[in-house]
Amino acid sequence: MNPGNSIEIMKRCIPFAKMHGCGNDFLIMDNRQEEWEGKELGAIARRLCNRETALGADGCMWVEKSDVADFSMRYFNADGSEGEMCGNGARCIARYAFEKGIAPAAMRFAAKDGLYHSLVEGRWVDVYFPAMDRADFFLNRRYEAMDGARQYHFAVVGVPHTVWFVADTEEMSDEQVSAWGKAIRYDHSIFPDGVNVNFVQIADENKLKIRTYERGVERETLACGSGATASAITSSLLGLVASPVTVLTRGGELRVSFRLENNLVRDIVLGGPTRWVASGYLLPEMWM
Ligand SMILES: N[C@H](CCC[C@H](N)C(=O)O)C(=O)O
Repeated sequence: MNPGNSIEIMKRCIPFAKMHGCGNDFLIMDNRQEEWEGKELGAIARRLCNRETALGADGCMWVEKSDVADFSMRYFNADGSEGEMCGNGARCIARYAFEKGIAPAAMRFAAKDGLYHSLVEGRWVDVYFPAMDRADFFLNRRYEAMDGARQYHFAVVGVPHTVWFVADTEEMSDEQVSAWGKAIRYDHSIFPDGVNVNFVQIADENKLKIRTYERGVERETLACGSGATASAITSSLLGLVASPVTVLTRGGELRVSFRLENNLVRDIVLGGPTRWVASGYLLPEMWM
């Protein structure tokens, strides 16, 4: 291909959108026509997410056809690993699907781990998680660290999460979040699949402050939606907060609501703002 021939190049370009939810940012591509069929999506995500040599993002998502929902969402972390679900990613892809005419404002989409609902109201997007059992939350676990024992809580809310209460999230240095996050995330004796690490401060009875080290991005991100959800429900099961819970992330405010009913955690909703940053075209050399 002659690089000077822009028409030839344009024919082979693929559109993308860049969006973020509270600073957790994503590249979104449409694969309903299967243009991406046969391509190594993990390797492509890894390349595109590089903030120095490509567009940069915490993850990449592809909208795919679904027989059971308005569309299906495939999510890949910045390191190329495929995640079952991503809360902020889901909020962004729902708005993308609505604005592109792929789904109505009240929609249903399939993630790797099951069906989700979403409601788009302008920039604000809610994602409805499937009900969970109280027993899905493993509370008050003991972790033997080199400098003594610590308590943590574990739950799979879309993806695996641990919750660690701290007195003040702002007092933690970036190095601490990263070093503790990494040590826990890679402790395969306890978390064979790896885990996301949420450091959580109870701000008041309806408010948490949170910092998250994300598996697959392998650093602290500005916000993690499923982490905020896991942390809010965990805090409520421990009697520390009540729904609705405002979760202050480094990149903005998320809202988590749910209902505790007998053994169930129902009507789990993660809401927050989204931003459409850019739309454009990927050049073929980004995936060839
Ligand atoms: N940022 C995401 C979580 C991505 C999942 C990923 N870190 C994994 O564990 O595979 C969220 O808003 O829920």
